[in-house]
Amino acid sequence: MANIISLGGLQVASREDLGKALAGGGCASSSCGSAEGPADMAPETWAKVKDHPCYSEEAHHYFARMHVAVAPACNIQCNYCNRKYDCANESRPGVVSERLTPEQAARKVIAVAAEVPQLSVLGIAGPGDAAYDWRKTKATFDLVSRRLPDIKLCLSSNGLALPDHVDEIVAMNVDHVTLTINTLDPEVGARIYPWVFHRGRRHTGVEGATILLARQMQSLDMLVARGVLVKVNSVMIPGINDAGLIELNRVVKAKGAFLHNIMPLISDPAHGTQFGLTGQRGPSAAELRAVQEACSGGANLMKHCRQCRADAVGLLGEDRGQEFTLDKLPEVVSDDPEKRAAYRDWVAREREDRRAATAAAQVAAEVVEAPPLLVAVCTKGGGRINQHFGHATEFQVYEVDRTGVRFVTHRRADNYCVGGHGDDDTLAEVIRTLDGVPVVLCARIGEAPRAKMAAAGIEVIDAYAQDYLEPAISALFRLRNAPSDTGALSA
Ligand SMILES: C[S@@+](CC[C@H](N)C(=O)[O-])C[C@H]1O[C@@H](n2cnc3c(N)ncnc32)[C@H](O)[C@@H]1O
Ligand code: SF4
Ligand code: SF4
Repeated sequence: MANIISLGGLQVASREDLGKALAGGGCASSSCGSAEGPADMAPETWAKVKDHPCYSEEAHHYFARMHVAVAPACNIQCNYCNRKYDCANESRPGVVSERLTPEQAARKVIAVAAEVPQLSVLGIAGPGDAAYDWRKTKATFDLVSRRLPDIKLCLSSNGLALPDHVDEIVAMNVDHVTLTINTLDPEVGARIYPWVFHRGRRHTGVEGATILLARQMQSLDMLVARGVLVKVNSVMIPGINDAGLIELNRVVKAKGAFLHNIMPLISDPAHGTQFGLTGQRGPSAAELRAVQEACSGGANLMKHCRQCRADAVGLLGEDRGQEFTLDKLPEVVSDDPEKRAAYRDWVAREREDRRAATAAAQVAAEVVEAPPLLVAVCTKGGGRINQHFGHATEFQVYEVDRTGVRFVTHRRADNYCVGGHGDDDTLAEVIRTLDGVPVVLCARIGEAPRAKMAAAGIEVIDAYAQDYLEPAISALFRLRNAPSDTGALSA
């Protein structure tokens, strides 16, 4: 009997077909082998990050994470955080629809793993602090690692309680930890943290911020010394901590942080946070980019963070959390590791193929003398241009020049097609979102929206449908700048 792999509503006959069905394309090369990491990364580090969607930009095209909201308690107050606010439609940190016990969380992870073969990481990012609410974090990890040993475990903390748990973290094979560090200056810290609770006492102002900073540095040192990959999150708060972020980047790199994720403050009076109520604004995209550029040469920057909810499920940028609420889970859950193994085999081959195509396109683009070009792409994963313009809820923006194709950022927009009918207001929003980006690559677009986008100065091209992102962007750059450019599109 044929080994049928079933995936949600989809049934496929082989591992190869599974990969194609998931990513909307296939591996063209028959000579694919296992993909090696980037030239500047040690093989053991690559082995840790290659399937982690947050630690590798490349991996985020293929792999999904899920957060389980088991850790509601927190030992500090940040002026930007209000965990009581709950909205199923809103995607931002600290927000959850339902809090789970460790047992419920484990049931949910097994159910998701059986349905979503892209799943590679389970993270605990609150809604409070995973290291402070340690008993629940540990119980969840113990249950999940027993049933799903191939799923990586990951946690997120403000660092205050973390030094007390480093031995257990290492013993549980947690090799990715995120520490939020917003400033190296306790005076600045006092403007972000009204209080911190440590060793049974509440500390306020500069005293509290000093204790927090010392514990954050201790956490970073201890984790790095034990070989755990550390990502440092910093929330950029204009006028408060922005001036210190470049120095913070330099220091965390010197201490061995693997990645630095400078994220924009999300602040809205409706969220009920202190900063929301005082009118503290978040940075503009240009302000964030300027700080990120000023940090080049320091710790590697994460630019593809989606600032997920504490119960997010799926590829970054999609949230399938509502498909897996407790009331929708079966009483008895069972895993299907074969699906994940099949998917990972396919990804290894697909990556190899994509890299070869990218390298070939790059050689051809090297001779093009032209200013950098920004290109937005519509993708639903797999590193390909495989999404209809009207279905895109976000655009991934790349910059291309003769030195290569680089991911710059993502820009969110409500999808244009609502129930099959284009919506002019949403199209106007998409045009605003794509400000400064002259070209969009997508799998398809209707003539009417294409004309409206063109009238706004944005060319939308579907000639590269299903192609890999980087070779397509590179080919476009070459074509637009070729002296004999006839306007015809071809790779
Ligand atoms: C909800 S926290 C949970 C983990 C842990 N308590 C911490 O703070 O690192 C996850 C991340 O979201 C960030 N965050 C929370 N509220 C935010 C906001 N309003 N704007 C931007 N980032 C925010 C935190 O700084 C942290 O990096
Ligand atoms: S440490 Fe994390 S959970 Fe606690 S208040 Fe700050 S952002 Fe919220
Ligand atoms: S919030 Fe950022 S780092 Fe955390 S899971 Fe989402 S994308 Fe990854």
